[in-house]
Amino acid sequence: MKKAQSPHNQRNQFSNFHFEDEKNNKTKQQSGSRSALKHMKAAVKKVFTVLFFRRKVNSKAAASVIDPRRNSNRIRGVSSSTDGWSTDTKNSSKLKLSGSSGSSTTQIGVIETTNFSYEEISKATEKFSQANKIGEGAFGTVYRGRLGDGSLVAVKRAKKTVSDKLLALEFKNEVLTLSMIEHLNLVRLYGYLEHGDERIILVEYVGNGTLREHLDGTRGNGLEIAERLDIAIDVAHAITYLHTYTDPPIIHRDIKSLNILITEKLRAKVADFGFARLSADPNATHISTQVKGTAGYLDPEYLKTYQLTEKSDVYSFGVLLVELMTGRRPIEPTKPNNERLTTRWAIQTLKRGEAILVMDPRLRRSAASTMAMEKILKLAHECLAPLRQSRPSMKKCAEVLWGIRKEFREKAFPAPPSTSHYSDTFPVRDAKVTRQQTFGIEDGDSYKFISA
Ligand SMILES: Nc1ncnc2c1ncn2[C@@H]1O[C@H](COP(=O)(O)OP(=O)(O)OP(=O)(O)O)[C@@H](O)[C@H]1O
Repeated sequence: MKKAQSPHNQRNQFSNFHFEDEKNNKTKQQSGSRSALKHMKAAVKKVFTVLFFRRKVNSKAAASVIDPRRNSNRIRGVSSSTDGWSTDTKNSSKLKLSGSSGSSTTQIGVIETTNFSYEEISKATEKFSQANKIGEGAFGTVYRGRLGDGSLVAVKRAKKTVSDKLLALEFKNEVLTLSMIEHLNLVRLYGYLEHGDERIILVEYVGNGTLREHLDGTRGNGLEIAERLDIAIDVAHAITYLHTYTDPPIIHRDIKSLNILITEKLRAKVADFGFARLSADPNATHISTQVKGTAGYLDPEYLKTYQLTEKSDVYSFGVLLVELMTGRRPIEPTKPNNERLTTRWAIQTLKRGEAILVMDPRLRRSAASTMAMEKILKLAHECLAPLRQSRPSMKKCAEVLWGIRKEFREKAFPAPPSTSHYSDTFPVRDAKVTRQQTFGIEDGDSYKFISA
């Protein structure tokens, strides 16, 4: 953890960072990078093999990669070339997905498609204008784009200076990973373009900012406990899907509040798959000399052993739960010493039986919200266990959170008298939270999915 907090090892306090082994020696760095590159290349090849195979046998999986425009699935496919990747922007012999809008079947294999052209993307973003810029990360700049048919997309454009092979692989990794997944709580891939020095990914536009912005109060009206609980459940569903229901399982590796996008209805979608690792290996453990993730969210056991498993995402999810309950960032350099590491401060306070002291001051206090907050912190404590074997699976986390939500609702909304409208015991903000939102009816799909 020490290294994770060192300014030398970080681009900025909360940015993604890469660092090498203990001695940080240059030769080792180079061989480490080469080895990491080899690992990633191997992973990309494996993914391609799996992807190609899956698409052949499972037309439903292939159909998950779609164009937002209804009448055509205009997406660039993954080439069957030797490196498993296409750099051709023309409509040539690539593995392409063909949507069949009027039919339930999807043709798989080398089939016709029309790709997003650079001109099309440039037009959608008004030549990548500042006015359309919605975010910036280590990978590049994100723009809002409006396609010819009026649909909105988020356009992730890699930095031009990204000549680094590892970052180029990050791009490919994100596209390949996204092309394998379809879940209500994960941003959806619409297309990509790689041409010359341009690398662009088009994904589903999620228009209500990041979870971090909501917790900071720079977006929205502040999140109530019921909304935070729904968001935690959405994220748990998304990661459970990645760990349990994709083949091979996917480890996100960068779960953090900045990568949780919020919808207009205050539900969550997990984004940013640049670091995701596909665990094609059935043992699901990987040793790499290069640790990836974000300071404050990184699994200490992964930092120590370089062994990556799904439980590293569980650890980061634990940090996220603490963030949701306290409103604080994982590292708070301006706070007194004992409060700088938010998870340590929150868990120690919880153990003293004073969890209420770490509750986000923006949250309204009630018996129901205090109970929910304490139980969520207890779950966070389990997720943050130093040994990964002691951490629950993401599926278990989702189940625990459902239980907490059920109990919370029962406490906040005791059986209503026959004539009553709302219970007065729960401080619902009348204008903002409708009964439907509070009860999280929207997550019906993912609930069914998990419980199926
Ligand atoms: N699908 C989207 N819809 C709306 N806004 C988005 C979307 N994707 C990203 N953004 C905005 O752009 C910002 C940066 O995006 P993202 O984290 O994907 O980029 P990155 O370069 O991969 O970042 P990182 O430094 O975390 O690797 C997000 O924090 C968010 O504000």
